[in-house]
Amino acid sequence: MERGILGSRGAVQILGSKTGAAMSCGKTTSTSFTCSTKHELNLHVNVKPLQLATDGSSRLAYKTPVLKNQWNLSASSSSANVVTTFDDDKGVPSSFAEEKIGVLLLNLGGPETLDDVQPFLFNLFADPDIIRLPRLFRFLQRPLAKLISTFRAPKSKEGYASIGGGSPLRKITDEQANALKIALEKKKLNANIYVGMRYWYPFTEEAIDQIKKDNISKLVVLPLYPQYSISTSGSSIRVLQNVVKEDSYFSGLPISIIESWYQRDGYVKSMADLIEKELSAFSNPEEVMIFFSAHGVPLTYVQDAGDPYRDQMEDCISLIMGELRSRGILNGHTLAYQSRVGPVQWLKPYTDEVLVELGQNGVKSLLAVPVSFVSEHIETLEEIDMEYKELALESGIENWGRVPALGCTSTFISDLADAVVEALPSASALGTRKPEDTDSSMDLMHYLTKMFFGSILAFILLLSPRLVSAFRNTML
Ligand SMILES: C=CC1=C(C)c2cc3[nH]c(cc4nc(cc5[nH]c(cc1n2)c(C)c5CCC(=O)O)C(CCC(=O)O)=C4C)c(C)c3C=C
Ligand SMILES: [Fe+2]
Repeated sequence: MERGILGSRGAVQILGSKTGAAMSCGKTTSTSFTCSTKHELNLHVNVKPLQLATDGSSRLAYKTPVLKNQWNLSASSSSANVVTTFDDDKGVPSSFAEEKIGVLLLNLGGPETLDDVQPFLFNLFADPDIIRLPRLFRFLQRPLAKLISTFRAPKSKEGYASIGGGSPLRKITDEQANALKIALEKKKLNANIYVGMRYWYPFTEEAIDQIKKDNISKLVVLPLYPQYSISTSGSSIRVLQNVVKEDSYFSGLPISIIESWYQRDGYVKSMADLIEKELSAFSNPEEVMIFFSAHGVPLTYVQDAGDPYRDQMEDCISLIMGELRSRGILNGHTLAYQSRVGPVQWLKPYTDEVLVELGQNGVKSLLAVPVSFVSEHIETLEEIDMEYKELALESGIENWGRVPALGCTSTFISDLADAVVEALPSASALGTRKPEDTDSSMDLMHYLTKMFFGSILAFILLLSPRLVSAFRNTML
């Protein structure tokens, strides 16, 4: 699998959640990383202040050094005066009984048929958080997306064909939405659940329209990615931000955004349950290498753009391993990154290379654990179950297992419901943001320079046959 260029984006208004116990776990094999207490001490997640308020004030999101992994919001909000009382031991504030609560689940989306593959890829590569062009060349975003999606479509189609002709993401996300609604009802919270996909139906914009039609009075936004990345949760949240700054209903709507939730006890324990269960299917469970395979991002996201994804991923693995160790499960473990695209460097180590290395180093039993996503999708069903399994077996690994994605696991869904309930009291109006983009004030010289360099780039990219064939080779 492949990936493209990159981008950066300031993060948004955030609501964090519980903390996890810190732990350390030692080096287990040549490729294992040593877990540390980093998540306890080193909270350098990059969050830019979000300027949204019309009254001239700005609202800052920051992490407090006292409460680990807890995001706080400064500044006032339209909901700041809401008094919340707790009416039962489930912790659902009684003040929400009169509210019309909405929960917006954000996800990536996937093509439902093979004919959808190229337009889906176009939407993905047209996202400035996926292919981040310098401002000067931004007008090339869509032509470039057309080019890349056209070159990549045949390979992607093969992958989707091998998993039944389309992505299962919409069906699974709808099931998760239904399960979440029921779990919230059990916690005495009646909420409308909306699904908003970034690159395919039902699009985030459609969900946002429906939220407005339903006249929701408080909204919790829950990206279905445990860890935050500019390229996933960040990109979807940006769509929402763009609506908020243009629309008076949304700019006054109290909103809570749960930016990442990998550190929640319920998620960590649910993952540990799945791993424990799959380990017990091996004839010698204690010999099995637990192999966490996370979706990668280009290295520059983390190094230059401040994406907290890698830190959160390492933190997440150390929490899951800590939970397993507390249950007496002392297996070795490894983290590697899969699904890279294009010619740039991605987060390392790469899954395929580590699998070969482990096989050569004599590891005989391996349990693959997909860790960056909570549904089955092309990269679990095709890349891990087919490509990586074959590679592992060829490299000397004899016993292969794979942990299923969390899907609708009840402990997990119940924890997501808790996260929603906990997020509600912090919902606040985001207001309207001053436009960040200064394109409108661009003068004639700037415009001409842009066109000049843009035309040269377009010429090089589109007209040089040798470059086109080099490009095709890196995309396939
Ligand atoms: C945490 C999860 C994900 C990150 C981070 C991520 C970054 C990222 N992805 C691409 C390019 C592609 N992704 C594709 C599919 C895809 N990606 C994710 C998740 C993350 N992506 C999922 C769940 C899926 C599968 C959806 C499905 O239909 O099942 C694809 C299309 C498939 C393919 O052709 O490989 C591309 C392309 C980039 C460039 C990127 C970071 C910059
Ligand atoms: Fe992806």
